[in-house]
Amino acid sequence: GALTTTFLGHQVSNPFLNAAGVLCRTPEDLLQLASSVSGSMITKSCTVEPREGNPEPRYAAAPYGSINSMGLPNLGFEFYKQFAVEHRGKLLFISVSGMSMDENVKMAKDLLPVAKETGCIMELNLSCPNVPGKPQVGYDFTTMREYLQRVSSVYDAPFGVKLPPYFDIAHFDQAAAIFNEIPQVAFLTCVNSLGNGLVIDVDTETVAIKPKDGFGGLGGRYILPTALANVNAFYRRCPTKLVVGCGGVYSANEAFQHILAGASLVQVGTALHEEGPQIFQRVVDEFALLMRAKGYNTIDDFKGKLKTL
Ligand SMILES: C=Cc1c(C(=O)O)[nH]c(=O)[nH]c1=O
Repeated sequence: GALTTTFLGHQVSNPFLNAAGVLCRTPEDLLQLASSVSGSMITKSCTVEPREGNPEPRYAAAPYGSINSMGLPNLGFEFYKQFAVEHRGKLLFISVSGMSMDENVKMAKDLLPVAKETGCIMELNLSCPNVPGKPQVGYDFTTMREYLQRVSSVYDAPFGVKLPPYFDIAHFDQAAAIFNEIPQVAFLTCVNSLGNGLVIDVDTETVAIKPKDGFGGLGGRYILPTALANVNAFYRRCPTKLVVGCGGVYSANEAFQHILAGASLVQVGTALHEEGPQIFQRVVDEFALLMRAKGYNTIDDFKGKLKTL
């Protein structure tokens, strides 16, 4: 169909998938994704040991999106690795978010044979904003370079990096320079939630979520322009890498913006959490109409073709 595209040699029926963390932690979640219309899917960021995560409420819908401080709840690396071994069908990404460099290296080393065997793809998450006491690696360029050098020295297959949003041109330049040094980094997923926002309820005069005094990562309509800027900044700076867009996608309209900005695949987070997996059928149908209305036959007809003035 018109939405068919390829990603690192894998053909997908459409460019849409879930954002890591949304509807992908449990076997039931993963079954819903696998049986949805999404072209591919990604698992909840995992750590070696299973984690309960932060106290609830730890996710809240907000006027223009969502706020979360989940705290990396997950069933543990072995569960997601086994899921990858048994999974058949759509392209599968495995999100890895260890609590230390050693933990990421261990998981990458263990995942490699499964990636080679099954074709699943690792997305290394360097941007979790919600583990108290753990600063985001994505905002520490020295540490990020070391993580990527260590992981790429044990993982000789293409992998991606899930990035926080950057807000300074110098930071786009510095981060891109690191990625361009590491050939195994095949794609960049821009962006993770905007870290440490605060949503306040005027009636109750209270924050929306329990962990971290209400501080959490923002998603949804709040973050679309920032997500688009990060997609385009790295699309321009890393011509040998692919970019996956994430942030503010509710319909074909925002997905089209991400692809114009340079995204090869488009992840859906907040809107998926709010609407459920049937969102993928809606967005696919809308996207086909949008492409037809504009006279495009394939994604490559307009990917990265954003015009400047
Ligand atoms: C992996 C932890 C993450 C979480 C979390 O589990 O709190 N929330 C996000 O918005 N992004 C993350 O990367």
